[in-house]
Amino acid sequence: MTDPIVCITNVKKIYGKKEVVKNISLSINQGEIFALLGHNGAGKSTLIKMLTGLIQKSSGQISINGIDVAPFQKNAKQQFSYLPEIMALYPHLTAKETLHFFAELQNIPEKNEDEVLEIVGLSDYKNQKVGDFSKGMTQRIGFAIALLPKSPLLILDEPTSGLDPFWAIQFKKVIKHLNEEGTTIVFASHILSEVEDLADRVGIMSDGELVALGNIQDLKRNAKDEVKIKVSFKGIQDVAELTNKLSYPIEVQKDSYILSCTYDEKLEALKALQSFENIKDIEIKEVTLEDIYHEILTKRYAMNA
Ligand SMILES: Nc1ncnc2c1ncn2[C@@H]1O[C@H](COP(=O)(O)OP(=O)(O)OP(=O)(O)O)[C@@H](O)[C@H]1O
Repeated sequence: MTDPIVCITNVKKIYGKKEVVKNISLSINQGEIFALLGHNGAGKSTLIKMLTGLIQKSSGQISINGIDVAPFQKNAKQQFSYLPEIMALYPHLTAKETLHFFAELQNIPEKNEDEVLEIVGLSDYKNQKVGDFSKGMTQRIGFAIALLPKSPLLILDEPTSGLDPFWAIQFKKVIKHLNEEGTTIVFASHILSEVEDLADRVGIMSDGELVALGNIQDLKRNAKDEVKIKVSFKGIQDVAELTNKLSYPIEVQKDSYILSCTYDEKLEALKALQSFENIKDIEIKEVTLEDIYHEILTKRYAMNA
């Protein structure tokens, strides 16, 4: 078991009379990729802004590497690098000047500037003013700024928003690569396939609360009907024979049957199917993060209705 790099304990944020983050506690381990999911206004960015010390929490504790995080705490700021949801840049500076500005602020060697420009594919645009950049290019320069210090903890708020598919894939590759080299990643996202691809663990927020937390595989194991096996047969298959030999719920479709089982029953179900010599095709669909997200939030809305 690795030590947590981030500890969030009973954290709240209240704006006026509205509690937008409600008593959240969670730890993020060294070396993991942790994703925060949730609908618009769920409180993800607010939690991330408190984690980065950009805004003051109303109560609770946050520490990174054992150092308390709060606005204007230089020690805490040195522990991580942050890509905000919206980048505020000086529009009259070029890409190279922008990076140099941020590098100088943090005493970062100049060689890192060219390296990160290369990573985000902006080397050919280094002399262009960032004010003239497209949305995606602005996001890429923001990512380059976050990569400059080579921090052991990267906090990214919707890192691929505004990117075209090519650059979204490139960003994911960079994130995976950095993680393989030991960087801990915390990111918020709306893109469930991206989260499923990248994250070891997810936290799902709804109306300021953390309504689910866990390893994606465990969340899948807890979901109902984790695995659906679609089977089609050559010729006509007797339904009674099928239900006799298979002890799983079976749904009859036009030219196929859908078996529902748990993740742990999958192999057993496939073995049982082997006894049918007239199988034409088998398709397996495992529950996705999207299914889990939908199930959790639907249950929650039904509870609050
Ligand atoms: N400065 C502020 N003053 C008042 N309310 C705020 C402020 N910042 C955020 N909120 C409110 O807090 C709630 C959570 O907002 P937040 O931006 O954290 O959500 P989010 O999950 O990041 O949403 P999105 O996915 O749309 O970015 C929203 O109801 C928002 O209106």
